[in-house]
Amino acid sequence: MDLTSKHTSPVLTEPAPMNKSRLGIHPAILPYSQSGGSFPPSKYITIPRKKSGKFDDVWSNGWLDAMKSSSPPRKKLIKDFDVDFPSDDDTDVAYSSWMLKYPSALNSLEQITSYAKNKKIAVFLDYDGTLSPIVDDPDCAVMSNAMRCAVRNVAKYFPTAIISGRKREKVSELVGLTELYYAGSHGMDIVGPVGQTVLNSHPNCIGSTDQQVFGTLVKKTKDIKGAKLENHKFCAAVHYRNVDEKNWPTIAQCVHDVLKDHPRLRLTHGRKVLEIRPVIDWNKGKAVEFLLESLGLNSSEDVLPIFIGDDRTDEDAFKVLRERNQGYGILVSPMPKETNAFYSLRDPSEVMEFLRGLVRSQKKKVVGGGGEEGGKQRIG
Ligand SMILES: O=P(O)(O)OC[C@H]1O[C@H](O[C@H]2O[C@H](CO)[C@@H](O)[C@H](O)[C@H]2O)[C@H](O)[C@@H](O)[C@@H]1O
Repeated sequence: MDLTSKHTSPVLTEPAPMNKSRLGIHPAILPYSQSGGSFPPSKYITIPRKKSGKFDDVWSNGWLDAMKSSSPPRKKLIKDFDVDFPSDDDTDVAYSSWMLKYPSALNSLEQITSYAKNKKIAVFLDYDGTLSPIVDDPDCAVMSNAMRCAVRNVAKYFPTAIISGRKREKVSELVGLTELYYAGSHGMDIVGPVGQTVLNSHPNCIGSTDQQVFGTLVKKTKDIKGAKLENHKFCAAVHYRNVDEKNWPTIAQCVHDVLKDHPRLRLTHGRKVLEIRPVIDWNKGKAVEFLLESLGLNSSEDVLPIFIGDDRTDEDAFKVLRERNQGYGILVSPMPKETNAFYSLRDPSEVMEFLRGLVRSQKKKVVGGGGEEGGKQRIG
């Protein structure tokens, strides 16, 4: 993990593998300003603050509230608190009314594909919670063969990229398809499919890997039962999904202490995970813009980018699409959530159906002579 670099750019520490073309890193790196990814605590639960003094830092900076609302609330997690959890009926009503604002992408497939009629679709997919269901152990988050097949078919017709918080090599191993673009570490590390032209390479790439911050995190959290750390090379993940909730302040405080000593690092919240990354203006949204530009898909009239994701870090990409007034963000969520997305899907199985639908409609277009010269839409 390279977290302490003095370089002001997301960095590449290794040469691109021979069979991969590295797309590189966007040079426009600005001091980070907090945008997207920051949400008010869940409207469903308010957990009473425990007065301790010891963890004032993480209470006052809102980390603990964010941690408690970082994944759909489960009854078992809040049974100890005096909260009024909505009944299943209430939840259905709330979801239905939320869907008036964020309609189902599945039900809107015809509308989406007809809007895309004379446009090139580009598909951007998050991994965890989008292509694979959320599970307790990050190492067991495997993608089904059916989903793999759906993604493979999508990539036959549309330029397709996976944009993940995970280490790029890890997510590409989990997906296992060589024909895709992969952006790991929240877009800080990008490669193209086998044989694809190298589009860019940032001159400030550095060749060292700094293990110090990760080592400190490991040391500080080693006695917290259930804590799990992942080194994503350009960022790090501290999981608390399997940590007893009474120890969440402790784990938050450990991370807080490390960040205090490293002002060039910042925190973002994912689903029961604290993510530590460099203070640079780079996120999944920037990665989408970078890929669109690199692939010659920047024209807003001709290109329809679709980004599907479930997490707070995906909001940066949804926001970019909204601001460009181009394409659609699709939030994967089984419950109402504040979002910059345009459409919604309930879970990975609906994502798979949606991807299959996109392929079906493209096949029809090709057979019907809708303007495409064969399978895959031409890039650039
Ligand atoms: O951007 P993503 O591809 O969605 O990656 C975000 C994080 O996903 C993983 O953690 C999440 O999924 C795990 C497996 O289902 C789950 O156990 C964990 O609680 C979730 O936070 C991954 O392990 C992280 O490193 C990624 O940052």
